[in-house]
Amino acid sequence: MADFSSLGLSDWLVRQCEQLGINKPTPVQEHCMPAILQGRDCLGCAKTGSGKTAAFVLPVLQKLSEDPYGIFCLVLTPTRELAYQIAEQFRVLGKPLGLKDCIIVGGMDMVSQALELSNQPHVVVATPGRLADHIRSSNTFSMSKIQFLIMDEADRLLEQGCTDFTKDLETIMGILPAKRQTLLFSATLTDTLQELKKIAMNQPYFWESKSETRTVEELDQRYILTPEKVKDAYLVHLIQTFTDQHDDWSIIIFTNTCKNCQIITMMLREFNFPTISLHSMMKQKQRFANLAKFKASVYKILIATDVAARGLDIPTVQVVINHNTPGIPKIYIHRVGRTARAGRNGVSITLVTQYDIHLVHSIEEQTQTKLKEYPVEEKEVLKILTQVNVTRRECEIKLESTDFDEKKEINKRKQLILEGKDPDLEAKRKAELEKIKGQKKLFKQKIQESIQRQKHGQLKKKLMKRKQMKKKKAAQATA
Ligand SMILES: Nc1ncnc2c1ncn2[C@@H]1O[C@H](COP(=O)(O)OP(=O)(O)OP(=O)(O)O)[C@@H](O)[C@H]1O
Repeated sequence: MADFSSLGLSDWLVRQCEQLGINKPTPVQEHCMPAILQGRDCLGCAKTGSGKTAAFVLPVLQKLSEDPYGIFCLVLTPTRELAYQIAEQFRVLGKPLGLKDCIIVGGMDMVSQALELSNQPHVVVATPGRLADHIRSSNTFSMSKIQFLIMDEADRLLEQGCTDFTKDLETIMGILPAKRQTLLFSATLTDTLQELKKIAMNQPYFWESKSETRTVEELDQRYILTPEKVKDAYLVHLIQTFTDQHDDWSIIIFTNTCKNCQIITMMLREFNFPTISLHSMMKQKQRFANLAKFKASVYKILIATDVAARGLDIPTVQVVINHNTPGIPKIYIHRVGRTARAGRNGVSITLVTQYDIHLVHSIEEQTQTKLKEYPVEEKEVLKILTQVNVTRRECEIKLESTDFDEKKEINKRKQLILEGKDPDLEAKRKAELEKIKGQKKLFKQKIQESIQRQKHGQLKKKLMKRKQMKKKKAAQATA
């Protein structure tokens, strides 16, 4: 296996790596770093926790040390927490350079960010929305000479999911030079490959880790089949068991909505578990503070929405629990990838209701891994069922008495106004769309029913015919 020096990395960077316990390159680093150092664009696809961040940070630092100027490199990433994590890697590895970095994310003070941008930092790490806002509102900085554009979690940046970055990316691309190196990384690049190649146009070097599975071998992937009403009792039972047995383990629990995240946090606190939450309805400062406390193991249990599904690197996380089964296999891959990182072991447990079984099948198909059942003492779960459900109901009532739902509505309206839309008009449009969707669904249902009836009729006819034939044959035989 190659070492960092033989890949072309300078001695000072090799020393920096050694100080952080990074002694041997991982495969994604071994393959992508030489291509990046040669000046090529790069698309790197490797499993979660395989060291993709250092695969782009190290060559950028090397090139920066040869010809230092600001703004040299722009890194785009989908979440604010991830932006801070990437900037931290640049800062730690680039310490001997006196690296100046700048983090541009939403929810933080825009004026101080503008000031930092105008101070020509070497590296800017940003979420697309806030950086695009700065580009639209100020002319105190220029990115026309950047050498590197990096898109981490590149497939997410190009997806048109609940947060659509398209417009912001167009704004950003508009101010970047055509002559640059573009590096795109993710654990799940392949389905957006064609679009990505339009961004990394300079005959990109493409590397994908060859493996039969899309999740890491060190991850023990489990499921528990449960009725919806017993889910929380299973959750409490699991956490009780894990915390009783391993006092150094941290656990992440993924939920589908901010409200559910809040309720589960409140509920687990009622059971005295050291729980903290992370979701997009929290103030940004609170989000950072909670994540810092979880990272420092002040709180051992983090309840999060998919805002924490990608990229976060927290070595103490031994268990990931999916309180809901993710509808998209890719989200499953990123969620469970928060454990079993960098060669460590980990376990993921997905709570599955009878309505989610088809989702598990598509997860298994995509990951090429069979999920195994997690053994649980059901008697123990049933013992706490009533207490858990009563506690949840109490927490729901408590939350309803706060302005949580109202805040959600205000946040939505604010977002629409920021996007230049009229919230009332949008609400009307949404209602109309829902109506049309409902009608379409009804229409589809009717067609399905009539097809079923037709099929049933045809089958009946066939059976009748067969019966008659049989009778005829029998009659002929006796004659
Ligand atoms: N060569 C190496 N040897 C040992 N550890 C490494 C090496 N390179 C990186 N690491 C460590 O591995 C961990 C995971 O790395 P990183 O966060 O870059 O993973 P990733 O591939 O970006 O994962 P994800 O897809 O989840 O974002 C980090 O703690 C990092 O410091």
